[in-house]
Amino acid sequence: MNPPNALSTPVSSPNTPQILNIATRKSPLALWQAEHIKARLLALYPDLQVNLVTFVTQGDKILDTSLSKIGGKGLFVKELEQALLDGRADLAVHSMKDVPMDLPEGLELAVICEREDPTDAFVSNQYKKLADLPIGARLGTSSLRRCSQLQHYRPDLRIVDLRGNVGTRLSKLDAGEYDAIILASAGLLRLGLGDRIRERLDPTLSLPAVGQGALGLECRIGDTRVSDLIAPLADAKTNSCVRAERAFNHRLMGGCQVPIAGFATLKQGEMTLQGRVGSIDGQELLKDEIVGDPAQAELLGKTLADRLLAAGADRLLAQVNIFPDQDAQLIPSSDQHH
Ligand SMILES: NCc1[nH]cc(CCC(=O)O)c1CC(=O)O
Repeated sequence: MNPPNALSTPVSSPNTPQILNIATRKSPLALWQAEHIKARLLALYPDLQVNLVTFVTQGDKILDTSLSKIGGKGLFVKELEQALLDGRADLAVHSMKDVPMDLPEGLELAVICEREDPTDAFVSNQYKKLADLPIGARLGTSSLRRCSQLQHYRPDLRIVDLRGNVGTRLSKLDAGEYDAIILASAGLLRLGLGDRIRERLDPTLSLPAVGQGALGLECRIGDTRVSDLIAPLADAKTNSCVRAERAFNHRLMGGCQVPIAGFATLKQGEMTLQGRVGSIDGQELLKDEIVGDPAQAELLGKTLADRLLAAGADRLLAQVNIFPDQDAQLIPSSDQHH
């Protein structure tokens, strides 16, 4: 029964079930995403044995401090990447929004899946849309990108810090701590909470974060067993859009938490990449866009970033980064601002 190569590749033998260990965070959204990828893989390979290996990351533990202060987005993925590097897991499922621009040596984002709704969602128990918020209303978000754009649109709003996983954030809204909050539509939809979305914010008002709404699958470079298994889950269009967005972000900053938005779309074979860099108070908001060939996605991203840097983004980003302790300066609480 055994093929001639059974000894050199025992794991591929028809008699041994193939095992794939997926590293995931324990938050309900992360678990949903990992289960989703598991289900898609099982639909392709009914005999595959897929295990979820859960981790609590630094980012999950630290909820009361600004993430920018403690090292930014990498905190949600480091433990998962360590598990890939030392073989405790074969695959990590990420929200692309949370994946830093530079991956550790030896790992790659082999697959980017089809994007879910990329917009930001306005969520409130009292108000049907953002424009209905009264003067001075308390709006919850801890994203500098959302803060900058929303304050630009409505300088009167009081942006109040909001942390925790999606369920925690909704509970804080329901407890009356905020008049409204902003969350990613994708996370709410995945968790079956789409009915909490009052308004999907138009990208002209709140341009999404780089990678928002897309899932990325990370594995070891050269692990062709895993990259072959997951290859059918890739979405070429989302892949080129997210590559453009990440090249844009990479050229501007790297992976830290900064008021940068980047969003690419495809229409009739052409890519449009929109980018924004703002000041946290929203007083300044630089906007630009570039149209071109999706085959040149990374060049488009880099070119748009260079244009924004020339227009003053370098100065705005420097303001964000000069504080060694960003926390106090960067997460405006209601009292600091008004
Ligand atoms: N920063 C946390 C995070 N990372 C990814 C999502 C949502 C899902 C996605 O963008 O794919 C969220 C929650 C949110 O921003 O409301």
